[in-house]
Parts: sequence; structure tokens; C-alpha cells
Amino acid sequence: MVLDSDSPKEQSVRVVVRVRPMNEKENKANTLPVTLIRGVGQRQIRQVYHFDSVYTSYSTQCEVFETVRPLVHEVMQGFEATVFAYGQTGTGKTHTMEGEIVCEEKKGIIPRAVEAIFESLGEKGKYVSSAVSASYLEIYNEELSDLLTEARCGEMWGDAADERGVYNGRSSHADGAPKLSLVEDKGDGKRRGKGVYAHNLSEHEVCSAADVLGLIARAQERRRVGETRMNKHSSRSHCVFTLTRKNINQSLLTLGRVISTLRDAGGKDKARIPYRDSKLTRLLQESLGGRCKTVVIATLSPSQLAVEESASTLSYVEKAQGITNKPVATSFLKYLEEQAAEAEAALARKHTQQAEIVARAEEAEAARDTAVADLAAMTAEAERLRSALDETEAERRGLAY
Ligand SMILES: Nc1ncnc2c1ncn2[C@@H]1O[C@H](COP(=O)(O)OP(=O)(O)OP(=O)(O)O)[C@@H](O)[C@H]1O
Repeated sequence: MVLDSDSPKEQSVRVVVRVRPMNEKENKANTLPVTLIRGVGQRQIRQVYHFDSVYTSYSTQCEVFETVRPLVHEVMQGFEATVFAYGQTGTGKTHTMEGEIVCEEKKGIIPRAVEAIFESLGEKGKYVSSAVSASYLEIYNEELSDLLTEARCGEMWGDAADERGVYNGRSSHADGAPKLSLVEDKGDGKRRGKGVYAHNLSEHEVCSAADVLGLIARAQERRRVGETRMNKHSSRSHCVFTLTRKNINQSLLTLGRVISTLRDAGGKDKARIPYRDSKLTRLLQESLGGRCKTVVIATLSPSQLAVEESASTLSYVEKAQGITNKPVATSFLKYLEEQAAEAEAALARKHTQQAEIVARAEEAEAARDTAVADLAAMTAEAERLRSALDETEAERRGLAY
């Protein structure tokens, strides 16, 4: 292990922007694309933003993946990494992250990253042993769902069931998925905690990229069925959607506040950062200002129809660029934990040896005391016998005269 490269160094959150092509509706509206990228268009740029990379509507899934490929390498070295997509609805978050998982050209970051991980694990002589597991969590309406497990009876609706267990209209997005809560494991002096995590989220051991793609397909189907179910219950669902939208905004507002506070505080006053105000930000705690390596992908529509949302997305994520994390390789932390555990075990062995020596000394002392007592008793008995013998001898002599 090369400790030097593993020790914590500050690293900024990287932000890249991806502009999708105009869609049918935008083309029909006959509006011109308004998102311009320096060096590509000649039109006047009214607002200039700076990012680590920018992908145009011509960029391929493969090109976008190159932005996060270094993270895969770092994960294999023991670092934790997060990639998250941020953007208005319909701008290409799912396309970028998942894409069409069965199509070589159109598959997104997750399938490509998974393939790269298994490729690396398969390299001869590189790893002695390995274990990979996957989970799939959805946050919707401040409710957490495990998309890879069927709910057991009574578990399915979570907050969407009233006290009698009757569905109350606050529907779950994912059909039949168990509802989970967040817990925080802070660890202790000896053990590094897991941080904030979803309690009981199922983890599925996977042995190949195909296993992971199977899990993604299962989760996507679960989401699709859930969405269809909600659309069918039209009027009630409308309420659900409104309420929902409020909560999603709440989550995003909190994400915005977390980003601004991190920027202002420069990561110094952690207590002030409102991570706890939404489930999304609690889960992203290590990704923003924590120990992860993080890439944010902002997705945009190029259309004039979306200009306000695009400007808001760009200002939002430009701020995230100034956030610094302190990535620590888990292998380094593990190494320190192992060293501490070894030292503790050695100390415990010494204590045991010492206790054994003391016990043996006590045993020897007790045996010596017993031997001394036995000797004294034998001496006394010998003296008694001698005097008895003397007496008998005297008597014998008396009789002889
Ligand atoms: N870069 C792209 N190239 C081609 N098509 C794209 C691109 N980005 C998005 N699309 C298409 O645009 C549509 C909307 O994209 P997508 O579903 O990924 O948006 P989203 O941001 O995940 O939306 P939502 O927030 O509503 O889930 C899809 O049909 C998708 O295939």
C-alpha cells in the first residue's frame, strides 16, 4: 500500500454540463437553440459560466463516460465516489446515468462503470479476492424505497398507509417497494462509522456486469409500474403530484442551501450545513463536503422554451464547483483500523500471558505452602513416633530388669 497517495488531500467537486438535442416538441415550436458553447457557436454569449467540461447535443454516451472513467480507477484503489445528475425534468438525467442498458451505443454511465469495474477485477494477478454488491434506492416525496426488494405485507405503503393500514392517497412512486428510514452510524474511537445510510436497504451480491444490468432492469420495471399505477388514479394522483412537487422542491431547495453554505463556509463550520433538512442531502452528505470524490452532471435542454430553467441549473451547479471534499481511501482507513486492531490484540495477548504467569506463580506458592505444611505434619508425626518408640524401649528395659 502506498500511504502517501492514500492520505487525504482536498479535492473540488467536479461539475460537467451536458446539453441534450432538441426534442420533437421543441423542434415543432420552431425555436432556435439558445445554449451556446464557446468555440462551437459564433453567437453573442449573454451569460458566461465556467465548468470542468461541457458536452454538446452531439456528444455520445461514450464521450460523457470518459469524464467519470477516472473515478472508476479511484474506486478500485479504495476511494468512495459519487456521480449525480442534476437538471430539469426531461433534460436527460436518466439518459445520462442509465441510458438504454441493452444497447451498446446508448448505455449510460452506470452500465459502463459497472463493466469497467468488472474488467479491472478480471485483470490477472491484480486482486487476491473481491466482492461486489449493488443496491437501488429511490427518494420520492421524501420517502425512501428499496427498488430491489418486494415489500412484505404491511411494509409496502409506509407513510402512504393510514393507521389502519389503508392506502391514503399519498402513493408510493415505486410499486410494491418497501419503505426505509435513514440512520447514522458515527462509529467510535476504534471503528469508522458507515455514516448516513438507509436502514435495511437490500444489498445484492453481483459477479458480473450482466448481474448488475439485470438488477437495473428489475428496478426500472418497478418504477415504470409504479408510475403507471399513479397515472391511472387521475384525480387523486393529481393531488399526489402537487404535494409531491412541493417536496421535491423542498429537497432541491435544501440541496441549494447546502451548496451555498458549503461555498460560504469553505467547509469550516460543518455544524451550520443543513444536511439534515432533507433525505437527499443527508444521503449526499459525504458527496458534498465529505470524503467522496464527486462529479455533478448538469443536464440542459438547448431550447429557448427552457431558457429560465437552464439558467437556474447553470447558476446552481456553478456554485457546487467551489465545494471541496477530502477524499480518503477506505483502504487507508482500513489499514489504520487494522493497525489499531493488531496493536490491541497484541496488548490483549500480553495481558493474557501476564495473567497466566501470575496464576502459575500463585499455584506454585500454594503448592509450596502445602509441601511445607505436609513436611511439618510429617516431622511432628516422626517426633511422635520417636517418643513412642523411646517410651516402649524404656518399658522393655524396665521389664527386663
Ligand atoms: N443526450 C441525449 N441524446 C438523445 N436523447 C436524449 C438525450 N438526453 C435525453 N434524451 C431523451 O430525452 C428524453 C428525456 O430524457 P430523460 O428521461 O433522461 O430525462 P430526465 O431528466 O431523466 O427526466 P425526469 O426528471 O422527468 O425523469 C428521453 O426520451 C431521452 O431518451
